[in-house]
Amino acid sequence: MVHTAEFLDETPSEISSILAGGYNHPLLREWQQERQLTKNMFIFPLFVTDDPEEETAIPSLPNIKRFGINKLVPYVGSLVQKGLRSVILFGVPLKPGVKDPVGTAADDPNGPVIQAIKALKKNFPDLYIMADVCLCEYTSHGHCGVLYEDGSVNRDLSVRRIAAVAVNYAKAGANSVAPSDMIDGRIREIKLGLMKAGLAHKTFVMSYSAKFSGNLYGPFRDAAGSAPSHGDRKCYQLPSGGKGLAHRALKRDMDEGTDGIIVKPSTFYLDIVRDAAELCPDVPLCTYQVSGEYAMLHAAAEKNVVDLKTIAFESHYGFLRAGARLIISYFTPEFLEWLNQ
Ligand SMILES: NCc1[nH]cc(CCC(=O)O)c1CC(=O)O
Ligand SMILES: [Zn+2]
Ligand SMILES: [Zn+2]
Repeated sequence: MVHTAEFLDETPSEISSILAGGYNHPLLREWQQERQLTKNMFIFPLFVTDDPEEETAIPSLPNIKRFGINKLVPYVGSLVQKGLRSVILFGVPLKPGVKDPVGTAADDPNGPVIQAIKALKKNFPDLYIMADVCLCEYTSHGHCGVLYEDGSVNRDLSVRRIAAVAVNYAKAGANSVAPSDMIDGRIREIKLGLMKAGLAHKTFVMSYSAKFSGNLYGPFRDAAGSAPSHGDRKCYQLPSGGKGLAHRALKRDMDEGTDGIIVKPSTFYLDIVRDAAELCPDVPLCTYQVSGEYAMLHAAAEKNVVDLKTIAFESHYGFLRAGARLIISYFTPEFLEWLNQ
């Protein structure tokens, strides 16, 4: 009884200070984790070129290659066998002279994206095929929309052109279209276009709603050859300090009927991921670990600053904690292996 009395005298605050009992065993550490990574959360970016036999490594984007259609199918097949559920396609036209001011090549029926959609659909009927929708990979000026003569974005022409591209991807069989241009009003225009084409009921519109302009897209632009030839994207991608703009963009895209939302980049914008989870609780929330973030983790691992697998898990757990349900990740092939272990 003396013991009980002492115990009661001394303690409530000290009892609650001991947390280690909660995670001193590997199983407990798993129990402490609210949500686990699963293979169905991963969306893998694929760069597709218009030379069918191409297979080229991208020096600034470790382990990622650009594929022509004939090389893409077997590569994707090997990943489907490991449990890949979903890909997002980016077209990379390499043929000289194919780029023009309105990005005609984006939805060329013989161009890389439409060809890839059809080939993947045919070979892997269960794979969920998303197509990034933007003009920058296809325009001679490298901007994401159609421009006025003074170089500023012509919103009306841009959103009409972007909607037409999205509809053509859906017609080719894309399950989802993901506009990454960030030009005002394109979600509404895409939804209307899909409705007119009779495709709205089977096409998931995944909006890059909060996409920030910054220094993290360099390796992607190497891979896609999509750096703007003049100026930058600061008049249509959000300024990195623009929290309020991000909230307004999220709400606007929800009002325009988007089916899903992407916050991009990821690690440097986890507050926005969290805000999006709270502002848009009724749609799947995705974050994109972009090329620059991915390349930085690889660079740090090469310098032995971090261990690649450990840091990859740590970064992706951060996305889950912040509230993301889906992750566009260049680490997808690795996770398909790691999540078996
Ligand atoms: N608008 C096209 C687009 N879609 C996705 C990315 C970047 C993805 C990455 O860096 O991994 C970009 C490049 C950009 O906006 O410049
Ligand atoms: Zn673009
Ligand atoms: Zn706000």
